[in-house]
Amino acid sequence: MEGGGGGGENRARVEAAGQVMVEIEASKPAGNGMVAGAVGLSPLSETLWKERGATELLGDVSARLTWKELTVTVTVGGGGETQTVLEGLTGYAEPGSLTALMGPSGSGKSTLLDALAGRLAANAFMSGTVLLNGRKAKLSFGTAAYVTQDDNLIGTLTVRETISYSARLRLPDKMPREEKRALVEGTIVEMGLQDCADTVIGNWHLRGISGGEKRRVSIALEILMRPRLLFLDEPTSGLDSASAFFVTQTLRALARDGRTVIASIHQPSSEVFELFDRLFLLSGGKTVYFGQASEACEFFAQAGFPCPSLRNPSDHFLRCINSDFDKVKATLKGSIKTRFEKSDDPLERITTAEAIRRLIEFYRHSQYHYAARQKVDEISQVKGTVLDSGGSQASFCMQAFTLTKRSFVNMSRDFGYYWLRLVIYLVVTICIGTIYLNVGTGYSSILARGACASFVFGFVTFMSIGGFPSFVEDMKVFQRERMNGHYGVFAFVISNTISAMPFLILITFASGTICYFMVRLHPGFMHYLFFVLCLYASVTVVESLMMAIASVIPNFLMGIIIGAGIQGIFMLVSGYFRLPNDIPKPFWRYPMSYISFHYWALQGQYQNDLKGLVFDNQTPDLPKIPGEYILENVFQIDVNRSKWWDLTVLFSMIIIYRLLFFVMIKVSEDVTPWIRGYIARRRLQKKSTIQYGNSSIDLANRTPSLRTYVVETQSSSASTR
Ligand SMILES: Nc1ncnc2c1ncn2[C@@H]1O[C@H](COP(=O)(O)OP(=O)(O)OP(=O)(O)O)[C@@H](O)[C@H]1O
Repeated sequence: MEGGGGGGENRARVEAAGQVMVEIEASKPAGNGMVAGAVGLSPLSETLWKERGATELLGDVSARLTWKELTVTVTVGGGGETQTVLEGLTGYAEPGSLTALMGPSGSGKSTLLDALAGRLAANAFMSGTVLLNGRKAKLSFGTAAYVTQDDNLIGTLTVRETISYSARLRLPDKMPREEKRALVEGTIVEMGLQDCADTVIGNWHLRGISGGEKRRVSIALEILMRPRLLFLDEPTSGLDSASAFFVTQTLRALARDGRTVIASIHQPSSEVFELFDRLFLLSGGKTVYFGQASEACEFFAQAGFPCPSLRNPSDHFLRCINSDFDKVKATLKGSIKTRFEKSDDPLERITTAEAIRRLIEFYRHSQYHYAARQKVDEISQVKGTVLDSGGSQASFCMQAFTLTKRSFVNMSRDFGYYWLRLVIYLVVTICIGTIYLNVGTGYSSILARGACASFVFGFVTFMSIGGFPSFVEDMKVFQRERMNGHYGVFAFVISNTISAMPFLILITFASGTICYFMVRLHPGFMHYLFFVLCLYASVTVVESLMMAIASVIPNFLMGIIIGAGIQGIFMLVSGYFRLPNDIPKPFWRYPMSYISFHYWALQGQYQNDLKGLVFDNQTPDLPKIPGEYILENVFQIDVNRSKWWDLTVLFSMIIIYRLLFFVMIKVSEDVTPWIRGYIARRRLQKKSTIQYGNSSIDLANRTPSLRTYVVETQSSSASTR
């Protein structure tokens, strides 16, 4: 089963991809226990993790990550033009170390993290090798944790609830509640969130915690499980300098406990900078420096750009490698020429573009580059432990139960999720009730009943589309959690279905009852029950359809347009706007009208309402018309088919759409990356074939270096951006 055995699931996934899984050596965390607890981690959670033994939950394994000649190319625009975002990067990250990625805005920090974590965008192609413990590995779905730039959190939950639910979703079922609670409280203290622990995160209608606090909640969610390999994209953005220092200190303490931590960072203070072990400096996607953070100043001095004594080293590095403002600098230079001429700062005598060129060139021929390459070769030759998902340790039942509860709490607190829809449904059905009030059995009521049913099952169910923005928010949270291996897809689909059920029953039974009794549809309890059940099934089908759309189209405007379009087509072939026998046979009648849930809902409701009633004729002297006659001759409905059969089809559609939802998520997780990998390989093959006069030379078959130029595929379609 999904989720519970998160590890097994992931292992199976990698094995299926044809990767060799031989455990050669269990590498020991280099810095295990070195300075743990000395800085950062709160004594509470640190003690707990020590008592329980972090290895009991994660296994005695460490993560050595290497990347060699890593190049990322993206396609831009529709014309197939490409842009190289990262160019031949080589580096490594070892257990016990905190590596900082620095560089100007747009230098490729996030892309490097995405590439290492296997989460590149759909239009990005990666070449080069990324090895974890000397092996190719899939780092998404829990093998590595990744705190992305966006804080996708559930707005209606408090900070404490958010972290508690996350703990229950991932910690083993057998771990006592008090220990789970202590771990949650410890993590809250570590991230300095104790003052806002009971404040809601906030959403469009709820003012919640600040942006910096949200950032810290996102980090708390990932450090909760003490991941072996942790990526963080700008963890200190939006934080004040003191918070930035303490957060970085916590990350360093985590690293010192044998974990591997890589974080991109903007503008660290000198105190924060001192906490980094290794520094990867990027400019325009190229390596400016990779080595010990403490040796970076010396590197810049050797390259001819010494850091002035009173300047923060990181500020100096970034000033040297940010060429975005060269034009502004040139203009200033013209206006205050004398000052520049007198200055002994080399940056004021040359352009930054020139400084970057010199630095990159200097690095390429320096001992730092040589040492890095040597170390990468050394580390990547050691085949260490195969790391499977360190995501969830909870059972499938625990995951499904916790997700259902969390989703239910969210739905009940979010006014826009169901409450607003309930109000609109009640208002609209009261309008229907007053317009068709006590419709009766007169001659004109025949068409009125048809129109009423068609409006209820067409437009009223259509209004369920209003929940789409909430689904999109749910999907964003799901994608973040799923990529970090918090739970399985099946647990999510089940919980989402169950948690929505009470609200949908409330909405459809309340509005259905108003409509049924005001219009005075066919009397009798079973007729009433059929009507509300039919409404419930139709609304649930729309919800399931919209959820399936949300799983592939994360933009709510596009999703609503597509959902509305699909429903519009379904309505057209429902048998009301065009009678069933008149619908053009190929395609529209078969299969489209049978795929349309409106068709089954209307067929069932027409029978439910008209069968057994007798209607007045056009004039009183003509005989009365039985409902069966109208069904067959006016609405063209097969009266021999039971209305309960129509209802069964509707309920089956709910299951089909939910399965579709599940399949779509799985396809985007497993099949799409494979297809993209195949396309990337093809492109690289094409690129490596050189046209020479009339003949072509296949470099991939001739040149050993190109033959070993392994094309890695980005492992996930779910972009974090
Ligand atoms: N999928 C993509 N499609 C098109 N362009 C992309 C893609 N990914 C990255 N880029 C481009 O690559 C460059 C580097 O982007 P990236 O987000 O990695 O920079 P960054 O260093 O993280 O920037 P910041 O610090 O501002 O977040 C940018 O110019 C960006 O527009």
